Amino acid sequence: MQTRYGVHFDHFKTYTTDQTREEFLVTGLLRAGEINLVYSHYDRFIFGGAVPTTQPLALPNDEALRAACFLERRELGILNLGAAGTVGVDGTDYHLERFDCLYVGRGSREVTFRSAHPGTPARFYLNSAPAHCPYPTTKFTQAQANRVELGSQETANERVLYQYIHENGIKSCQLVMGFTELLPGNVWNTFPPHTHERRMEVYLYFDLPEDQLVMHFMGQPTETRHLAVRNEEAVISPPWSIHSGAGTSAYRFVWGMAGENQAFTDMDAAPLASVR
Ligand SMILES: O=C[C@H](O)[C@@H](O)CC(=O)C(=O)O
Ligand SMILES: [Zn+2]
Repeated sequence: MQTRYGVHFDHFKTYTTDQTREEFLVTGLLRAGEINLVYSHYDRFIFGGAVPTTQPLALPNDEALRAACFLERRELGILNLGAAGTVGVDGTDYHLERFDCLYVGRGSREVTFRSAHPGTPARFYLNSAPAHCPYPTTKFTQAQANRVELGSQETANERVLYQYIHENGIKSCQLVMGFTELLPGNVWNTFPPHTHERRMEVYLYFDLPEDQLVMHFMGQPTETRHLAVRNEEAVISPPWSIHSGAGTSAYRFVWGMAGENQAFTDMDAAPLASVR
């Protein structure tokens, strides 16, 4: 498990492209036959990928957690971005098709990942946050997710959000999780941009053609920087940062948050007149 520490916005102003990528960009999470995890010190959020092929993969109890098991003090959200697969939780199997989501509550001891067909594996994307109590392990299909339509074709930001783990969906302690899909011909996500001082957020861009990229914008609204992001790469957003991108094609991205509250609408829109 990699570790990423926090950065102050005054220090961030001095960052080069390489420093910005080293601290905030995460690559190689979804590799065939591997589980890869990153521990961010923003809200102690762990995110990663599990792509089982011929062998099942088990959620490791990383030494850095000093825990009896990974979920001793944590909760976990899993979104399947690939073909069908199964997540086993303490002996119970949950079958996850593409875009099914499983929430696993605190205290679950064994979590395993399997693909239905090793040649076309499941691609499980994982988000985890510290949890103060157990909520029931729960699966939602895409049809059960809350659908939110935002933006318009005229401003190239027409998109649909699917909210799975949130205040009015799957119950959790901290975790808020779902994904956003741009309609064909639209390229801008999360525009106009916002910050949420009470929560950090991680984006994982996916379904972006391999030869295309997303220019992801971060930083305080008056001091923006950008990252060139490829398919299945993630960006960590500190609570002081906007997190918005424009792609060279349409794409999807998973968003996951944790922090002081779970109120999706507790965000401060960056007034466009002030963005620099
Ligand atoms: O705090 C909320 C997150 O940034 C995303 O859900 C926003 C998003 O998917 C979008 O506007 O496209
Ligand atoms: Zn946000």
